[in-house]
Amino acid sequence: MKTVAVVGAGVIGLSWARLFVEHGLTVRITDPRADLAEVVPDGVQIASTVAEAVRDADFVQENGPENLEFKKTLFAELVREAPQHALLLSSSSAIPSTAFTEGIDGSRVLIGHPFNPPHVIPLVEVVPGQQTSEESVTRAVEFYRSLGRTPVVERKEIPGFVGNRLQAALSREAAYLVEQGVVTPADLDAVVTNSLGLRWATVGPFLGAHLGGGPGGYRHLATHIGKSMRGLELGTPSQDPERLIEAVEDAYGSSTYSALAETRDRKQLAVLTALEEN
Ligand SMILES: NC(=O)c1ccc[n+]([C@@H]2O[C@H](COP(=O)([O-])OP(=O)(O)OC[C@H]3O[C@@H](n4cnc5c(N)ncnc54)[C@H](O)[C@@H]3O)[C@@H](O)[C@H]2O)c1
Ligand SMILES: O=C(O)[C@@H](O)[C@@H](O)[C@H](O)[C@@H](O)CO
Repeated sequence: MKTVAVVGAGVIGLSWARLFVEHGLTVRITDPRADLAEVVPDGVQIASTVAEAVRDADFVQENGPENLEFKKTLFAELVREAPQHALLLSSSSAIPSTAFTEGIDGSRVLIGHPFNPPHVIPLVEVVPGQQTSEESVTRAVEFYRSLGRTPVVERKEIPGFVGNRLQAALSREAAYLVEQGVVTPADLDAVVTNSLGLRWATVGPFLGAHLGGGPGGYRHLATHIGKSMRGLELGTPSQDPERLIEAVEDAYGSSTYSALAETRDRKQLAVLTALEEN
């Protein structure tokens, strides 16, 4: 039975731990949070230190703060303390692993970036750093596939990788539209879930555009509609997000995190089931 260490038991680490234990792995988790014992999923073993968590790990999934200095310090410790064969994977949302492996052996270090929650959302962006060995990339893909995930290997490092750069582009405009009073957060979400979200769960942006061009395909769309789309001047949200935060809290603050998360998981699992059956 393979052993995986989960370093960081926040939003993402706890979701990874749930997925790992559901797939029969031995899971050790470590985090300085005082309530760790109350939040870990059943079957997960608590380790009091990083060294204890990784001591006999085959895989380490790091989910600490999104902070370069933190990840530099932690990955130096992981390279020292984890077994020489252990794969050292970071959930980082935007920091390529080359940035936090300078001066250490980064051959076993790479990004395994999930989308929240990884126990439901299948994508894992596998992004090797400049030192990452091809064997490590292969092992990472096999590891995530063994968990029923969909790893996509991205061969060029860029901050934010692919998914978050796309999400950032849409989120910027979403914030701008709410700040300008065009829509409320709930109505913006309704626009997305009743159109783009549904479309992109079945056909991605390029196939969707290709189909939007009708028999003429993407070429027709690009020439027929593309000019007006390319002419759109997208907005820039304000640097102070306070009003937006308050608007989102007004929209969703009356429901508990667990209730919202349970509804999200139920609906997303139903979509995944429907996609698998069609
Ligand atoms: N939240 C998301 O939607 C999401 C999605 C994908 C990836 N990520 C990435 O995953 C990582 C974690 O994000 P999160 O949202 O779970 O953050 P979080 O703030 O919920 O959790 C971070 C955890 O790290 C713990 N921590 C701090 N110092 C530590 C240490 N020395 N050792 C062990 N644990 C320590 C904190 O106590 C906290 O519980 C980040 O790199 C983030 O970019 C987040
Ligand atoms: O949406 C996600 O789960 C991921 O893209 C995260 O990495 C990211 O941090 C988001 O939560 C926020 O952009």
